[in-house]
Amino acid sequence: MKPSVVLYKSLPEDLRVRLDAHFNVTEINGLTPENIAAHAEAFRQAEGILGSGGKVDVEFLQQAPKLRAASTISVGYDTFDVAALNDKGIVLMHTPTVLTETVADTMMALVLSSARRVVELAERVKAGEWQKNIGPDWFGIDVHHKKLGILGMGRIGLALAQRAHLGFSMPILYNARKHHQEAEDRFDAQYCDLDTLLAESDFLCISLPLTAETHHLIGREQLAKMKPSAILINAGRGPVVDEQALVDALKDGTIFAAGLDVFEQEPLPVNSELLKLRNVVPLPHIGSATHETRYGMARDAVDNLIAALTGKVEKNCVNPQVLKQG
Ligand SMILES: NC(=O)c1ccc[n+]([C@@H]2O[C@H](COP(=O)([O-])OP(=O)(O)OC[C@H]3O[C@@H](n4cnc5c(N)ncnc54)[C@H](O)[C@@H]3O)[C@@H](O)[C@H]2O)c1
Ligand SMILES: O=C(O)[C@H](O)CO
Repeated sequence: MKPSVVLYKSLPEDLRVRLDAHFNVTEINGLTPENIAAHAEAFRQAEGILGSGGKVDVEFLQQAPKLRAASTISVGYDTFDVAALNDKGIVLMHTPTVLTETVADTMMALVLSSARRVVELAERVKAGEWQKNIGPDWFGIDVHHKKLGILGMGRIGLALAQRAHLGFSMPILYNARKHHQEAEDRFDAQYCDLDTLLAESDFLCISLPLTAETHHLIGREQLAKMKPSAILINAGRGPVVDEQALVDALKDGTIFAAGLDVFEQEPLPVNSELLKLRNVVPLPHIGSATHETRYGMARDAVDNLIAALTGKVEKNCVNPQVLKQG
């Protein structure tokens, strides 16, 4: 008999056919408490789950006693309680690599649009404000040759360093848990401590995962160490930055601007103060949101679940130690 799985995000048709060939699939629209309660029997029987968003914590795991594998259509896995999964011997699979270049493109788009005020000025042109030759109040700041600081030099940080260094002649500074030899060799990236990164970066680009350590890593004190001309880019996770402290820093000129793909609460509430600020470029968490990349992520997530439930995991596993226990 085919193992039962719960799919909580819809898939392109060909990938759904592939999933159905291996598993008995129950599809639901999101891993919400209501959906979990409404499909309690499907969760009781599920050996695998596949989707993105929604919390997989101790309480959820009590509803899914047969679970052996979880496959998330994302590289970030901060919504999973990995320690609880480890305790129960449940394999967690994710989708690194396939989205790296696309997310780095998004970060570069945020760098350019916030420095050159692309969104704000386009809105002013559309509003009919371009009536005469523009003056300095419409000017932005240069990107090329400025210092780009990367907080979290992993896969995405490296791809951003490539774009910034080779494409825009930007010196690269970075901070991470350890030195990144490839970034140093290929893009002359200089490792530094967080305070130096804050003080010297013209662009502080965050590509960190959300963990207990990185939660509010950038707060009022850290923002105060940045240059008044600096721009903060966050495409890691919203809660890495204390959002109220950021609003205040953007309002009082502590920093020049921000380009944000991620927020403390998503979707960003319509009454968020960030939306009232001209020096903010807010995006709806679209780091990886191209047709090609989202398809690739879904494909990898399907393959990951098949590998995990057939005992053939070779890559994309968050907690490979669980495999050794089996
Ligand atoms: N905006 C989006 O749509 C989007 C898309 C993909 C990924 N992301 C986010 O980007 C993150 C990074 O993805 P990746 O593939 O580059 O991951 P990665 O694991 O390759 O890189 C993460 C880097 O962060 C560093 N790091 C972790 N904790 C740190 C700390 N406390 N201090 C300093 N450095 C620390 C690691 O050393 C590593 O260099 C994901 O976890 C996810 O949250 C967002
Ligand atoms: O982590 C990721 O892959 C992106 O943020 C999409 O959720």
